[in-house]
Amino acid sequence: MADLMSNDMFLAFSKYATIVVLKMMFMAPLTGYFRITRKGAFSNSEDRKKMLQTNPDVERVRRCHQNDLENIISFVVIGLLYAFTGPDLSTALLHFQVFVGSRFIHTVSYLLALPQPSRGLSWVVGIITTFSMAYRVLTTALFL
Ligand SMILES: N[C@@H](CCC(=O)N[C@@H](CS)C(=O)NCC(=O)O)C(=O)O
Repeated sequence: MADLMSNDMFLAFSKYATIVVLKMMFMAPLTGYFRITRKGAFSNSEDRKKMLQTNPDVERVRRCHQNDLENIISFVVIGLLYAFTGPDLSTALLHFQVFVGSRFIHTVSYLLALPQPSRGLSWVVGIITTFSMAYRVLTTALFL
């Protein structure tokens, strides 16, 4: 494990995976903030009985968080396997940076309701990056 963490490839993966997972985790407190500030849009009766309601802003953050879960977990799993295939460091960095950048752009586009195709394109870029890493994992494994 200590050997892995002194390897540039795994350090690069750890850095970008941590950044994008922290971004995803930030969506939870942001949802809480929107619940409180948007006239108390709580989802459980034990939170505030008289304020059980849905709010479009809260639902938007929740959908954004859900989309992160759909895409970032796949990136972390496939990106880790990809790092084990021994890719060129600059190619790997390009994959990690493009994916993380695309998810930040997706979040900003979603939360600010920017006109499409900003959100759609950022999502597609992230998906293509993950598929590209998955392709390398599968082609490397085929030759075992
Ligand atoms: N679960 C997604 C699958 C497709 C997807 O992730 N689309 C991107 C680009 S349009 C998106 O931002 N969807 C909005 C969302 O997941 O709430 C959906 O229902 O839309």
